[in-house]
Amino acid sequence: MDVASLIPQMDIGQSVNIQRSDGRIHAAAITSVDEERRVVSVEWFENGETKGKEIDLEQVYELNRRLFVPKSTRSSRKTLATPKEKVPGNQLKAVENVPKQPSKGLVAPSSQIQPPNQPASYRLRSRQPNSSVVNQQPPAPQQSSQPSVKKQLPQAPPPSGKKQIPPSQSVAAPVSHLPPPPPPASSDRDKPANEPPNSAPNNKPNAGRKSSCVREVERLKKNREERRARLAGKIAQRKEDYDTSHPQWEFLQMIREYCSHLDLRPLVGNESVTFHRICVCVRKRPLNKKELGRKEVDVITVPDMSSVLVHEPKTKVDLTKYLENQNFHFDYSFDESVQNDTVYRFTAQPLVHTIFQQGMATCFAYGQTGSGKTHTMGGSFVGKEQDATKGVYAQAAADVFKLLEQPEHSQKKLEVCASYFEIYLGKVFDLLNKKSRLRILENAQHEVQIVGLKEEPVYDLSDVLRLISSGNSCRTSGTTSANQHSSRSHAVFQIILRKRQSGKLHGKLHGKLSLIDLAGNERGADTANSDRNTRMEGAEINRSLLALKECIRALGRKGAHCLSEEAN
Ligand SMILES: Nc1ncnc2c1ncn2[C@@H]1O[C@H](COP(=O)(O)OP(=O)(O)OP(=O)(O)O)[C@@H](O)[C@H]1O
Repeated sequence: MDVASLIPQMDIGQSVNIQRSDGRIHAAAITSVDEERRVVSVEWFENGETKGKEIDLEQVYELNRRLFVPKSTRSSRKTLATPKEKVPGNQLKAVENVPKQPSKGLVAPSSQIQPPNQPASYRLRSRQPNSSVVNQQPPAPQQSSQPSVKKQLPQAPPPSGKKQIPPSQSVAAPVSHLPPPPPPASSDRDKPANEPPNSAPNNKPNAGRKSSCVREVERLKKNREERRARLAGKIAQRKEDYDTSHPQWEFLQMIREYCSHLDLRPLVGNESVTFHRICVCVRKRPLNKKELGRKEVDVITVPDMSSVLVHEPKTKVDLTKYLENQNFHFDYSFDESVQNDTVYRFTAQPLVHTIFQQGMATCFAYGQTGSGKTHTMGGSFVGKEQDATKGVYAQAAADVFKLLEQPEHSQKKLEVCASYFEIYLGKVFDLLNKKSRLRILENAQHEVQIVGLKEEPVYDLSDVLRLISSGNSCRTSGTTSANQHSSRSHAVFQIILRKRQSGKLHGKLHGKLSLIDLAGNERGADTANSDRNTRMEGAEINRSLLALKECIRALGRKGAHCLSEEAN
């Protein structure tokens, strides 16, 4: 249907369906109607802000056909109201001439032109000449309650020189053909009854309708300003929450906001341990004093017991800051609050059972220099002193002695030995024998042997702690930019179970647990300011760690257990 042949019936504030440029269709409120340009302005609220646009009447018609009536309706009304159209001022004049007519009486006839209790709205048709407005307007409900006025109209003396309108030709007749009147707007409802309506002839109605339009726009503007003020308040509050002098406070805020939407359920320690043939875990350490002093940002979140989130701060070319969040999965993930004993329970403890079943098990601590491998394997540091009882070595040894006493193992006549050696710059040194150099050879069965490695028999935990302490004291250490006391060698602590054989120093091998604290892999930056020797160590460490990949593959075939540590 041609829209030109239709009359739109629209109010300011009325909801209409609109279609967005991306195809979405949703409701919006009419804020103005430009009859000449045949466009309608609409506003809607989206993502915390008010948006708006202008739409052609044709487009409005496509989605809101119910708001358009055919012109034929209009013309029929027009026809019926023609007499009034011819003499727009007559009725008022007639009313004015009614003697003792209360002011309320003025409302009745004028309401036939524009009901005073019309919504605070602009009607497209309202820009028609006053005469046609009369014809198109539905009567206000109170019109029917004003019969006396209507009856009096013909009795009023006709104005001189002008034809009197017969009562039968008043607006009453076409009313039944018009659409029902819109609900009255509260602003007009609240008006006192004797207030002159916005229906005075000539420019008064336009001024009244225009002001309602302006009122609506002002209301929207006020809402918008309030919203902006609230938003500004929130930003100010955020700036208070975060130390804005912090160079990275925006990233800190982004990370905190991102995490506030996560359902954080990190491992607490009472979860059950499941068996993995190869188990890869990650442990996050807290920021150290140096990092806190440099105001570094903690970019790692451990959301649950098997994954780690890395928040990578990024900056676009237009200097907008944003976060790239990446999720990594592991068999177990430990956050900075988790202690060594929990890490041990989920990683190395299951391996202790393996060696009693004649297995060979290995547990590696792998990670960047300063990430906490020695802290985990050897024990936590109190100042410069290491508490070996809290490390994986000692906890595994303690469990071995416990299991030895259990009936199913006590019958096996097993003895426990320990060895401790380091691999430094490709050479092997015995940490339990004054750091003597050892050779690695292959025997006739193609088994790699460390020739001359000292195996000390141990009978309780204190024996083991003594060995660990003496071995640590001669392990090669140095300094990197990331760790003041950096281990520069791979340390291997072995707990060996052998069958006791009379007359032999070492009985037949039953099982072996190798606990390895690898040297930390290093970036060039970690050793850039170091001497030549430290840089050579770094290169060798990295080279050997690459070779480790092959070892892990080989061990994977036998059943290895790998503990991975991730740098913060
Ligand atoms: N989970 C943790 N909780 C508290 N402090 C930790 C933790 N992990 C590591 N640290 C501290 O971080 C520092 C470096 O740890 P550690 O020496 O174990 O690192 P590393 O990985 O062995 O480094 P490198 O490869 O250079 O030897 C130590 O002071 C240690 O106490």
